Amino acid sequence: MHRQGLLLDADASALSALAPRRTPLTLGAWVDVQPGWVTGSDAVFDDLLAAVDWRADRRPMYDRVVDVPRLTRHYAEGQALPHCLIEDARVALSRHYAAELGEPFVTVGMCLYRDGRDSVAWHGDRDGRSSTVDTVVAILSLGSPRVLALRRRDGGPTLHRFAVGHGDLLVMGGSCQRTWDHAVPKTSAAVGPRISIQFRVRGVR
Ligand SMILES: O=C(O)CCC(=O)C(=O)O
Ligand SMILES: [Fe+2]
Repeated sequence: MHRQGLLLDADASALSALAPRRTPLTLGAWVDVQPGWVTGSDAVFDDLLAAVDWRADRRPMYDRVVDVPRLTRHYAEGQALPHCLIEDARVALSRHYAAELGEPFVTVGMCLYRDGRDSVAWHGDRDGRSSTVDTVVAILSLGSPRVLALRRRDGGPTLHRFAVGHGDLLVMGGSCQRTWDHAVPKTSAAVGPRISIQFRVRGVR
């Protein structure tokens, strides 16, 4: 039976043309945002939720060991990624930022925020070279939107809040990891789960 493309595509996921809009921050940092970069992203969300071997980490805090308030999975350079759209996104991002970044995105980190109690505290991605040189960290968000907040590390007044989910792209660049911190705050609002997919260059975590 002949089926129309429109029907076939109705629940297919796809990357749209990459054309993010840049917001300059202070101190040479910037944020690029492209809402709905991935269309039909909820299907990818469902696939990842089911297929990824999500890990519940614990870490020492003062004299105790506490649960990390989110599930995670990290893919090192060259490791097979759990969805072809993530590999396509990695390639598209590497091409788009090639001139500015000078190297490709090679690692993929993923976080699953199960509900509003899951979060990530204020931090910069400063493990490795990013503690001393500019880098770019690209984040693809799937599922329910959560706020990704940014504030100056030196205590300056500026605070930016971006609600990201359902295929939105947010990219932090320039000095952002060194001069700014980011967080996904806990929320008492009734929110569904969100998956964050972070693309980084070699030697940045
Ligand atoms: O949930 C997010 O998009 C942020 C995750 C994050 O900051 C990190 O894994 O370093
Ligand atoms: Fe981070």
